[in-house]
Amino acid sequence: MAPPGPAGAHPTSAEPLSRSIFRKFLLMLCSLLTSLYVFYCLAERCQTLSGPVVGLSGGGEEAGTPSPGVLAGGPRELAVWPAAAQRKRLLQLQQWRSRRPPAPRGDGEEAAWEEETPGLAGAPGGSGAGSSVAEAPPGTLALLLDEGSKQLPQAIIIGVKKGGTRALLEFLRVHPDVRAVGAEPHFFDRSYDKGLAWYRDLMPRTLDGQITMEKTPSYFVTREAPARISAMSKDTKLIVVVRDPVTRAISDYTQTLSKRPDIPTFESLTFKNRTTGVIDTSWSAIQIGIYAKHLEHWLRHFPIGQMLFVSGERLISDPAGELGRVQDFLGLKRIITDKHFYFNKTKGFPCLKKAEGSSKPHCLGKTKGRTHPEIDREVVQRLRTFYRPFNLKFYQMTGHDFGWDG
Ligand SMILES: Nc1ncnc2c1ncn2[C@@H]1O[C@H](COP(=O)(O)OS(=O)(=O)O)[C@@H](OP(=O)(O)O)[C@H]1O
Repeated sequence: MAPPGPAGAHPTSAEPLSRSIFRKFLLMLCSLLTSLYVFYCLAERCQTLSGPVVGLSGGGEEAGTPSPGVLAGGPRELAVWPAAAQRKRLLQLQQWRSRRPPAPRGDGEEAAWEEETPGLAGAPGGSGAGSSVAEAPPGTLALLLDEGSKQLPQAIIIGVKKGGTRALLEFLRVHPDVRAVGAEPHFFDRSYDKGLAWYRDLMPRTLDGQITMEKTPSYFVTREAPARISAMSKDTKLIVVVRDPVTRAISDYTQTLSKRPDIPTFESLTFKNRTTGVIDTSWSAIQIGIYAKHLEHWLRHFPIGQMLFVSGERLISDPAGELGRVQDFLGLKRIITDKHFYFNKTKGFPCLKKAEGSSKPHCLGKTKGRTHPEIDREVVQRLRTFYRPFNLKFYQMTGHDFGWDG
């Protein structure tokens, strides 16, 4: 029963009824909102509502270039989610995901790409590993998992081992229209039987206009790789980073030596018989550097115009110049310029002022740019003589003198 009204008032029977309806309505609204919130949380989305999400810096963004590392508020952005914001968030999510180091490998080849070397002298804007993007809340990940789609790569860095392939890929990843898988997939040499669906699944998600890339330097010397890549798509663009084959062989040896310090000397491995001076071309460190021979196999499946040869030496002396050529070849806007690099004196190599997905300087890790052992000058000379005809042939085939022969 409704309580009596205050003295002097004229209570109507409609008043308590409307209050009860109002209460019921309020109750229903509350439970509706609660269920909506629970549902939202079950879909892993509530974290992005309360916590910060990886956002964009206030200014300085050009042509969709993300400036990660700055945190921005969430709810308003979630409510109004235009395509451009969606695209940028996806980019950042991908950066966060692709910067995670891949699973370690046990075969002595590039184990994993490394994080920036902390504490390097001359690094502008401080140093140190890690990235604020890596702190993106897991809810963001879930929110964006269904954005974009995984594509087979349109461009592949196929070689050469120790040519500077990691440097090229890391530099290219700065470009907002390049998405690349961090680890080497080794699909066309080791995992071909797993099928293209497996391969595609390794790729990062991309949006329209973005290029999917990967790098596996052993493809260049894998007999089956040209036919297999052509079968995937004969339009695949191929990039080869080449380096003086003598230095490359020493670099290759240095890597093996770092894993197995008990191997014979470079000098003894170079020759079948040191007295006769016959070079052991079956030693992979030597064999990989016969670029002209390997290239012949590729030219049976791809026109030379579909291949770009990047100078490993120039990638060090003029990274922006080489990156300009690569961007042109890939049909990308020239966004990566000399403004993106600085020379790190301690490392002795060019480094990125800002790595992809980070606002911090980024040098390649300690397995890139190792000190090589001193090799007998006579042996080096002998190798130079050995490689010269192959190099000249290679210059002829590519129409580019790489300057390894004086
Ligand atoms: N910017 C920058 N920083 C560090 N290192 C650089 C850079 N640019 C090119 N290089 C050279 O890259 C060489 C390693 O080549 P790869 O990345 O192709 O090696 S691998 O095949 O993936 O193992 C590596 O060889 P080593 O000097 O023998 O270690 C470097 O000389």
